[in-house]
Amino acid sequence: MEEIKFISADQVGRVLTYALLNKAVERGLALFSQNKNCGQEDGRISKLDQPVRTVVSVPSKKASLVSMPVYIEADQLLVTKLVTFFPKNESVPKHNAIIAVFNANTGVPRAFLDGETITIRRTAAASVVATQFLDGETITIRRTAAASVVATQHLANGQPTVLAILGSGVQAASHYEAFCETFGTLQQVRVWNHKPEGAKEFASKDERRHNCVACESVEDAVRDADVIVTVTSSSSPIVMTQWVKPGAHINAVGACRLEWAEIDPNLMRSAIVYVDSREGALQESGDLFLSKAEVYAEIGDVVNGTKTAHRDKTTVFKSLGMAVEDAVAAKIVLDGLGL
Ligand SMILES: NC(=O)c1ccc[n+]([C@@H]2O[C@H](COP(=O)([O-])OP(=O)(O)OC[C@H]3O[C@@H](n4cnc5c(N)ncnc54)[C@H](O)[C@@H]3O)[C@@H](O)[C@H]2O)c1
Ligand SMILES: O=C(O)[C@@H]1CCCCN1
Repeated sequence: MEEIKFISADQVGRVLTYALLNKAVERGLALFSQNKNCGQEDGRISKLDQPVRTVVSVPSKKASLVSMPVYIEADQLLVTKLVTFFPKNESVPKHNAIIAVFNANTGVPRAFLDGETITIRRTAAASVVATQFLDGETITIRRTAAASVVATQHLANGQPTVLAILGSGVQAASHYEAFCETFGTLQQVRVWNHKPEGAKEFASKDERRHNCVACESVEDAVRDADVIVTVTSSSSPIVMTQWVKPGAHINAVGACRLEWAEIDPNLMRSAIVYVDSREGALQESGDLFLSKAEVYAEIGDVVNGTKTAHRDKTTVFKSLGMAVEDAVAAKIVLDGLGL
């Protein structure tokens, strides 16, 4: 029996760099859209199988358990993530995730990528688990920022100098890090939070955030910004059309439920809207459902060159997260650790 290896969030963090992740997520998004458009109805064997994820509700907590499987033939990856979203959690994270990686030839479990909360508890269960543990939360946190980076690389109008981040939680921090690392042209990052102390704390967290300014209103944060990232738990729109510079690019990352929205419906209807998965977005995005805005393309179609990047127009990338992003991130970790 193989020796049990426990791999901490720290180890995942060291191996899963944005330099590797941005490229891998870009390729994953492209493979996803390419595979769909090359016609499984012609009798061809599917090269990438990612069904729309299932969402199980826990109504008493307004919470959900999301199941996200994927098979990627090109990488011999057979992976599933299970992620919970408990928006009312205070003392433990709102998102918790585990990722299981199976051998794509035999179906035998290869690795089990563990979230932080479970890392604490797994010690007791170690004797019965003969797989490896990695950190699933760090993967969710970073691959989401990498997907926004990729969308921005393809849709922003020139090299961005001003970035606005709305929200000051976990995704705000990963987006700050990923964008500053990727876009050397950034001069200012404006942060807004619905509780002003959250934005102030974020901006002054350490000296590396010297380019970061806390803003008192969303309008102050987004005015003249080249790129906007919305990473809040808001259920109603926070970004209004008249505040946004024409030609700006917006990564709309929160609002993962049909009854939730972060973006003014008028803005959704007037912008060119890109998504990660068309089917997934139509099933889960309140920003799309409530505004009745049209989806122009998947971001993978833009990477593949089959749809236009309308860089001169105001664009929205509605991100909901996909299993293919988790799988390619898991591969970086397994390869990086020599597993
Ligand atoms: N698209 C994806 O792949 C993906 C992946 C992970 C998380 N998410 C989503 O991103 C969002 C942020 O996630 P996180 O992990 O950073 O959560 P978090 O709890 O760490 O941060 C949430 C932020 O929203 C703020 N907030 C809370 N209520 C608000 C309100 N009513 N109005 C405005 N702001 C409010 C909080 O102060 C905090 O700054 C969530 O909606 C989450 O579901 C998306
Ligand atoms: O893609 C994800 O991992 C998360 C799951 C919870 C809802 C938002 N997206």
